[in-house]
Amino acid sequence: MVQLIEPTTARGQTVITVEDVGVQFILGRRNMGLRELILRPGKGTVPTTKFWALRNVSFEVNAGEAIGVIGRNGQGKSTLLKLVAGVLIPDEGRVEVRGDVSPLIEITGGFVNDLTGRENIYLAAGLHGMKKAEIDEKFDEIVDFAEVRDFLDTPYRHYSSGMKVRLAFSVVSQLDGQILLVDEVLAVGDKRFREKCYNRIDELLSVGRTLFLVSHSASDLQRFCSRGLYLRSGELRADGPIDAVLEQYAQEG
Ligand SMILES: Nc1ncnc2c1ncn2[C@@H]1O[C@H](COP(=O)(O)OP(=O)(O)OP(=O)(O)O)[C@@H](O)[C@H]1O
Repeated sequence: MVQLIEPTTARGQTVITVEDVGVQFILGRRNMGLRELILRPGKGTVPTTKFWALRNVSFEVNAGEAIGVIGRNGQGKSTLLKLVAGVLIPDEGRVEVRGDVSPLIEITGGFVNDLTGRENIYLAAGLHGMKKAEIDEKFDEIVDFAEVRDFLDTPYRHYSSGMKVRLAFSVVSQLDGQILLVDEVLAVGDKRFREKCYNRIDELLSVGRTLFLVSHSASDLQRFCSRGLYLRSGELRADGPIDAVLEQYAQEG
């Protein structure tokens, strides 16, 4: 088994600062297709109704903390993880992240349908900053953990959704980032594989990695996280011990 690298940031040091952050989106933009854009009456005018997916959000995270992000659908959880991953820039406020981030936030993030599983491992790990020699060294472990050896030369587009998650988790969990982001994607995998991922997360936490976990499962959140962030309508409603935050969510959610 490849040795897990301990993060350079000591436990207890601040690794993430989120200060008065706001993210604004254009309403409905996500679902608007080309056809709709072309056929719209009053063409040329794109709707400009904006809304805040996150607003006035502030918190700090110390190295080694495991944080559960809680909230109903569409309340800003993924948006928050994208800010920490650096794939989204806030419209207001400041996000400061010290240390590399290993993001598992979208199953297919960094994976290309037309490439094989093997090629995708090199591509995705490379995009996350792993050198070729390092990928060569970790390749077998990535493949075995994901249990995709028989499909290494199959195009990624033919992978089942469970296989896609297995491969993505396997690659991301081999990265040396101080901060691990796991968005609901694990829910797609089967129970046995989920258990394997959970053991892996335990190992990463035990060497001092910092975890952000988005989940709708109270038991998963309680298993890993000591602290909860509860988002409602883009607002940080609660930040505290996971049990108290889950209780507040159960009452208000
Ligand atoms: N790129 C985008 N453009 C426009 N709106 C967006 C975009 N990304 C997210 N949104 C909207 O922002 C809001 C927050 O989305 P987000 O994905 O952060 O929610 P979530 O809490 O992760 O939800 P879920 O539990 O369903 O994954 C939603 O209303 C969503 O539709």
